[in-house]
Amino acid sequence: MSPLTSPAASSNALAVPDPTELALKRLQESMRTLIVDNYDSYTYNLLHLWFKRPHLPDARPLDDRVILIRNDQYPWEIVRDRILPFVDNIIISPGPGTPEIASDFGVCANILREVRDKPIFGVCLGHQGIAHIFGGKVVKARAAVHGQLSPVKYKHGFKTVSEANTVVGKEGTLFEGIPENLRVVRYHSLVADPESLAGIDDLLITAYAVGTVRVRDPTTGQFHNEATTEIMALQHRTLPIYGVQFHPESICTEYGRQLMTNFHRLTAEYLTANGLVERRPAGIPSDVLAMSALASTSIASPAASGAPELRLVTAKLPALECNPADLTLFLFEWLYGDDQMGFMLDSAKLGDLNSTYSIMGSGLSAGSVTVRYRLADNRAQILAFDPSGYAPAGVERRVVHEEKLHPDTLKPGTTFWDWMQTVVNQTQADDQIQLFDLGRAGWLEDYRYVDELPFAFRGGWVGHFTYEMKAESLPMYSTQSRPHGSSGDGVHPANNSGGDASAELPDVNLIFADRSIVVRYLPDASGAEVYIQALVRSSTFDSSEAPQWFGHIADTSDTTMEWLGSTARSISQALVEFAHGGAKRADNSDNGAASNTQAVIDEIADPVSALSYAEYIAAVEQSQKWIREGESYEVCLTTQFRVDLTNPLKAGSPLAAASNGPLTAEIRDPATMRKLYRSLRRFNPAPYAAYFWFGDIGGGIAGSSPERFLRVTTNLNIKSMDSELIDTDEAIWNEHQSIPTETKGRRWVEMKPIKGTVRRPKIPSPCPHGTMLSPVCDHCEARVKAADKQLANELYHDVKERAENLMIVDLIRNDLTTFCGPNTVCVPHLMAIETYAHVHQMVTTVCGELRDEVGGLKALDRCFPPGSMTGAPKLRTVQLLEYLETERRKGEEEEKRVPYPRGIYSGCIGYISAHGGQADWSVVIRTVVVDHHGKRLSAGAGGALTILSDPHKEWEEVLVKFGSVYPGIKSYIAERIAEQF
Ligand SMILES: C=C(O[C@@H]1C=C(C(=O)O)C=C[C@H]1O)C(=O)O
Ligand SMILES: NC(=O)CC[C@H](N)C(=O)O
Repeated sequence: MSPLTSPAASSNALAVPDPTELALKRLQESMRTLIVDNYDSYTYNLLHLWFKRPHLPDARPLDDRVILIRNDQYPWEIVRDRILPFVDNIIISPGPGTPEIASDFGVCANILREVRDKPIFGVCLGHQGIAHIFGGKVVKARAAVHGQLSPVKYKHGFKTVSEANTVVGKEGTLFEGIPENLRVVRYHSLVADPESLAGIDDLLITAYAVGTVRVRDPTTGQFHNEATTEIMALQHRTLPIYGVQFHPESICTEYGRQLMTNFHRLTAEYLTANGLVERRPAGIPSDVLAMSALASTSIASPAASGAPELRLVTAKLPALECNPADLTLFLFEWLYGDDQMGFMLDSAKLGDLNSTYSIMGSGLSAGSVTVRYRLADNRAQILAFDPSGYAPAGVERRVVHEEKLHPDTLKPGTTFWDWMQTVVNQTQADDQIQLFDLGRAGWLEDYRYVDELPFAFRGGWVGHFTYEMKAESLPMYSTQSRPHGSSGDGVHPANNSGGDASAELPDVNLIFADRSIVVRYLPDASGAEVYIQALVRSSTFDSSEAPQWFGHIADTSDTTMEWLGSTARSISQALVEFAHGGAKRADNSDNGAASNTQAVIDEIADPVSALSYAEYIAAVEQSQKWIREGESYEVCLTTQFRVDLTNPLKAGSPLAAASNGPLTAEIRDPATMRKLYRSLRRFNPAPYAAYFWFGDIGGGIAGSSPERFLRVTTNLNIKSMDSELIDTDEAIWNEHQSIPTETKGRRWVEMKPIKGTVRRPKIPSPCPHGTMLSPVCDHCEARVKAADKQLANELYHDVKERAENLMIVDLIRNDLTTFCGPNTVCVPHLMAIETYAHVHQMVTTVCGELRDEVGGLKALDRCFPPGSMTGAPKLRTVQLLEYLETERRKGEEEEKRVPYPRGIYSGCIGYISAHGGQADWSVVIRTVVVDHHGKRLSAGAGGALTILSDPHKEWEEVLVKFGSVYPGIKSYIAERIAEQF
């Protein structure tokens, strides 16, 4: 892959400074721009392009020259009178819907109708708006195209050739310096109708798409390549108004920066030619800047008051040669197996780039508190140790602090996310780590001070956020009008928990792990080191300054040293036991159970899907209808599979008749929860496996996610796991050149969206020609390996999968740009194929540098919910999903369907460390959630779909994904049933 050198960088280099050129350059540097956001997920990418212009010196503060507002944020008069006088030009963003519907386009219509003295650049919806406002029609394109690339010709397609020659490809046009056939990314269903433009003299068509796009015929399901000749750009004959149908801000569009540069150059020339330069105000006043969405979304939560109160003490045992994933599970069971609030973030998949260490602990250590939050009543609670012990056995926790929040996503400081960020800020450790190097026997002897560990977790907050927390992270989620009438009789999914809210797990559960164990895997996974970690309160801790609940946090050093010592000795003993085959014994007991459970497997009732097969197909078709109408570009549709653990067998199963009492697989205690977890882990080891048991609620999580959501790190290492199976072709993307080389000491966010999954073929063992000694013959092995390679390659080159991946990558770049430093968001690995035990997946890495004032939790908030679980544009698509993911309301007739919560599925699980805001969160997929007091188990599954999707294949994809967790569930149930005979 060779870096693409942008022509923009050189074409503006001036050999001899000419005074007019200098003046223009200066104007371009100081350009002030209004960007109007039509609720698109790519708007901030336009901002990114704005920042990336070669005319902008990096070092200058930039936010003072862009105002970004949503299309309905202010009445038109306010925009006209208070904002417009201070800007030089206007950019109108893409967006869902059509400019012909007033609520989809908001003040953009007024701008196009009334503004005559400022250059305007309309992108996609903005471009269609230009056609609409000047009298043309916006109609369905011949083919809806989302995430595909088309070459563009801009010297063709004029109303007349002579007209074309006078305007295009010459200096002073939008396309100046851009060669023909540039490849551009398209996300649109609608277009400006060429026929309707024929009679409109004011509008010139300046570019067409050529080549072919991939199209699916919905009636036959057949794919073909269709020639595309849609309008790709428009320009007003006399006014400085320009539109492009494609997305210059997409990572895969060529010359996006040049287009933006050209627009600003055109603006500068326009201002100069019309004598407007002298009349420019000196700058944008701060009260006007404060009206910008950039001002509110970038607001950081207040920093911690005073110095950090906590210090990490850690004891490290000597490295042990072993299978580190086995050791992790063994240690967890040894230390926390029966714990009523045990947790583990478990790197269960060896050989995965992201499986480098595991964390375990309990919410019941004396100095640990738990934060809980439920959207149903907006109460944020802090639970701590309660010596009176009224809670269920072994879970002596009580609420020591409670706050009722009044969340408003537009008011900084009011949502749970903001509240929690302040809590996180108050529970920070200092830079020094007191490290004990232990001998094999685990005696605490000498210590030294260090400032780094080979992993990011230094104690801190561990837990989950449900998907429904989107209500407090998506700006305007609750107030933005729903596109198609009201959703499910106004029932919010989070409030539809079937009546018994306590049966569901809370929307947020975060355990402050003052004590934890980290199993660090040696680089080649040949062994592990165990660290025992504890956060202690500093001796100078002044309780009068801290919130009252802080008094429950962490222990004093005396009790901590005692714990460290006893845990070190216990672990040393565990390691001896482990080395002598303890892990094997535990495993064998599992397998023993598995052998007599085989007979039970066939008797297990099928899980019930919230959306039946027919409903899922209908929902895919409805999504595609909306996509065709321009409402969405990509929809991540999901369903939820549920298993009734009180009655897990098929109706009339002979097993039930043969047993003395009712057969159940209920999960009432950590011991059964562990059985489920072990079983899941055996069938589907994953880099982001997770275990939680909530003893007081009677619920838990057994996760095996392969997908990282977001990591905040001061130690970014841009390595990829590019599969050897792939014959990569030369990939070109426009941010290629800005990949950071020096990242040390800076805080980076890294996201790794997965889109595109195929199941790998299995090598049959034994194969038909196998012998006792070699059950698989060379021929069969080679054949399956070749098929495997071919599948990976097909995935890599698949137009549909690439389009889906691209859409999410652009969406994530947008999310990161809302809180990362200008010019820092980049894509080091675009569409790499990663190979797992059962599947190949297409994974992209997107990074950005956190702005100084942004907290680690704020980053999560701004990106939530994960774009790979929503589709794009995020807000509109999330709203549409609430019409699709519905179920019949209990006891009511069929038509009354209401949205059900996705719950923890589609949310995130992970940690935020007590130091530096470092964090690692996974996307919750391939995860089993136990709730309803241990009586029910559920697992969501779904996939992103576009206009190219085959509804039946989408359902098959759901089954493939559910299929990665279902064998584990089944085996668990069978084992439990077998125990009861
Ligand atoms: C929706 C799921 O997965 C998401 C969708 C994927 C896809 O569309 O290919 C892949 C991984 C996840 O981002 C799921 O596993 O249930
Ligand atoms: N990306 C966009 O702005 C899309 C515009 C419009 N909703 C369409 O689908 O054509």
